[in-house]
Amino acid sequence: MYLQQISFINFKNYAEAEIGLSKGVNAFVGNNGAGKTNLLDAIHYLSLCKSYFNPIDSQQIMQGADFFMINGVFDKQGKKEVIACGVKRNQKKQFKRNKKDYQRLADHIGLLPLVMISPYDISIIIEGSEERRKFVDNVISQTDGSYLDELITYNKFLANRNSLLKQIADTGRYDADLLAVIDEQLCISGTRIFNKRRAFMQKFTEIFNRLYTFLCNDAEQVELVYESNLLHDALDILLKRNIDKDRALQRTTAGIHKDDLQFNIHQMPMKKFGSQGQQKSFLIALKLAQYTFLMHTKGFKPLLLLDDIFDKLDDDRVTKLMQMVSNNDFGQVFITDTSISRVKNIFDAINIQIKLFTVSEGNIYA
Ligand SMILES: Nc1ncnc2c1ncn2[C@@H]1O[C@H](COP(=O)(O)OP(=O)(O)OP(=O)(O)O)[C@@H](O)[C@H]1O
Repeated sequence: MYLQQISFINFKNYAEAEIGLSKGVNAFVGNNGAGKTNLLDAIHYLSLCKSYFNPIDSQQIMQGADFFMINGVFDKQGKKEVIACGVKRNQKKQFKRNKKDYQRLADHIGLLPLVMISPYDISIIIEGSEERRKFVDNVISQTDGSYLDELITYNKFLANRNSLLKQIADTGRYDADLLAVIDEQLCISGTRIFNKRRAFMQKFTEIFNRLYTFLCNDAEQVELVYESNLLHDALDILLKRNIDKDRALQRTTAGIHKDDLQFNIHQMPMKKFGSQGQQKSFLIALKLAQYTFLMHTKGFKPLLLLDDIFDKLDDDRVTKLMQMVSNNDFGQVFITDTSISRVKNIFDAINIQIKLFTVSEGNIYA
């Protein structure tokens, strides 16, 4: 799958732009603040109905304008897909596929899969467990239509259970029957999610290990470990065992909402002991594993968006990474950087032809 052409009006710092793209590597070069990331974000918006960076739609509209529009023409295994989206201030966003409105935006998600790697993703490594759960949930939900609904159900029962625990503490009345009903529902959806996450992590870890070993030339030993209370005990047992603690704290202390991923380098936490370059390499391997997992499950190649990827990586890793993403395992790639000579040197050295664009103050030049 690839994006042939994209145009937008009033999107962030672009009043109007239209470009034709290469099936292979497309590089966007320009100074800080020129609009390179915004351009990648427009592609992300077309694919996933939202900005990668900012959930507030009205803030994507160019300052002083009342709407933005993005249009994209994709080639999906030989079939043309024309996607148009428009956002007006204070109105619901509109998405059309081949001129037909979507009933539900959720129906569009997964049609044109995409993986973005941006400097902001370092939060997956350095922030709390919620960021890592979000990463896992995001990958699974792009390939499993019922996963997100299951998560919503679990979170609803979890909220019910927590408010019942609070009510018990406030009133002193212990409604064991109601708690048992909620626990049963929580166990059903929690166990389903756990099984999906565990199956996913088994496949994902294998892909990740292979990619990291390649990227770092087998010089570093890293580990990606799925942590869940449910790996040791079934959820119903955990809920029963923890009930006194849960009543005292007025919240549910075990369950899939506590899952995490452990990232280690040489058996120490990556967050504390990894250098910035090692953390970045780890992150890139995670995202490329996401790409590979999506490709295997979908049966075609997603788009790969690499924002400001070269910073903090040594020359060897940059070369390996660019060699990897421009070979046949990857499809269309978008790269941004501030230095035209760096981009030219990297791709000349590995003998890969790219389509180069310069970006300046909201204008794109081929
Ligand atoms: N809604 C908006 N209206 C107008 N301009 C906007 C809007 N949102 C963001 N911008 C502008 O877009 C510019 C940032 O663009 P972008 O992040 O794409 O830059 P970049 O080329 O990726 O820069 P860097 O190399 O620093 O990452 C900023 O100047 C910002 O003020």
